Amino acid sequence: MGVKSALTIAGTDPSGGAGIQADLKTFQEREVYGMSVITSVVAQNTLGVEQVEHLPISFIEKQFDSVWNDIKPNAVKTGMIATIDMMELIAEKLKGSNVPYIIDPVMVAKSGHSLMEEESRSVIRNMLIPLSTVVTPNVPEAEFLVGFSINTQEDAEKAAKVIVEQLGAGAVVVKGGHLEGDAKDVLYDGREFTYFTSERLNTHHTHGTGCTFSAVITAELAKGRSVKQAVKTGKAYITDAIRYSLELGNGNGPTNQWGYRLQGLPNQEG
Ligand SMILES: Nc1ncnc2c1ncn2[C@@H]1O[C@H](COP(=O)(O)OP(=O)(O)OP(=O)(O)O)[C@@H](O)[C@H]1O
Ligand SMILES: Cc1ncc(CO)c(N)n1
Repeated sequence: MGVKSALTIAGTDPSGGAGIQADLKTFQEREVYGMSVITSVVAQNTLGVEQVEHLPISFIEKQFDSVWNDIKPNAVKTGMIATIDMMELIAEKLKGSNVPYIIDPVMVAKSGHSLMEEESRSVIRNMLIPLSTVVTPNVPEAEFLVGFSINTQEDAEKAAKVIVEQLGAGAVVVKGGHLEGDAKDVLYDGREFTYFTSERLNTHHTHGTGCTFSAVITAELAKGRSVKQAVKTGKAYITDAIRYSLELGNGNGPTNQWGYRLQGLPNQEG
């Protein structure tokens, strides 16, 4: 069968906990060959974002073509894509390809800094979401996509239905990290709801949780797992990554990419 590969198209985190760096570490842990296209270079760490520099669109395209025309990935994910131009480019490149496509619709960093221009938000909804296999919004991102507020589990389910049935996503996981109580994620695939629940871990070391979670899903889809199995593995992996989070940095520390090994999550299940 040979090795499977995955491509992340996203911004960077030089402190290693989020963005491209988190994605590549996650792909490696999930035994998938990782590749990357950088959209923006971000000066950030566990305390927040200092500065963002977008790469020229023609250069993002060059990076993409370099990878795609040589090693076509078995799955592709997008994280931070800040501008309309970047979104249009990605839509053009991915349209018509049957490679599984995971969108983490990153809008604002945990520290509150915007990672997506306001005007681009409707473009991700209209141009990219219809191309997706899975979208993984947190509650504020899902609220933006559907245009109503989400306070309860019923609201999250209603939003999930809108994202699949009206916006055209293949499937959606509305993440419960921002709601009260247990951390309950809702998967809707157009047919049924599946719930993935963990206890809420009492920690502020959650830098990069969303990136890591969606990167696991990407790696699992690259290996041919079903969406449900991929999300199940993503949830198990991120829970242990938060549970055993690393005491690094002076702010919201990174998660532990080796955490799941302590629980023995099998690497080649299913
Ligand atoms: N305190 C917590 N305890 C347990 N699980 C959590 C906690 N916070 C988040 N999670 C889980 O982590 C995953 C990522 O969710 P989260 O809502 O943190 O993403 P996000 O806000 O997109 O992250 P990011 O800051 O990277 O953008 C989900 O599966 C969520 O349920
Ligand atoms: C580059 C990048 N992508 C995503 C996030 C979301 O946490 C971040 N902080 N930085």
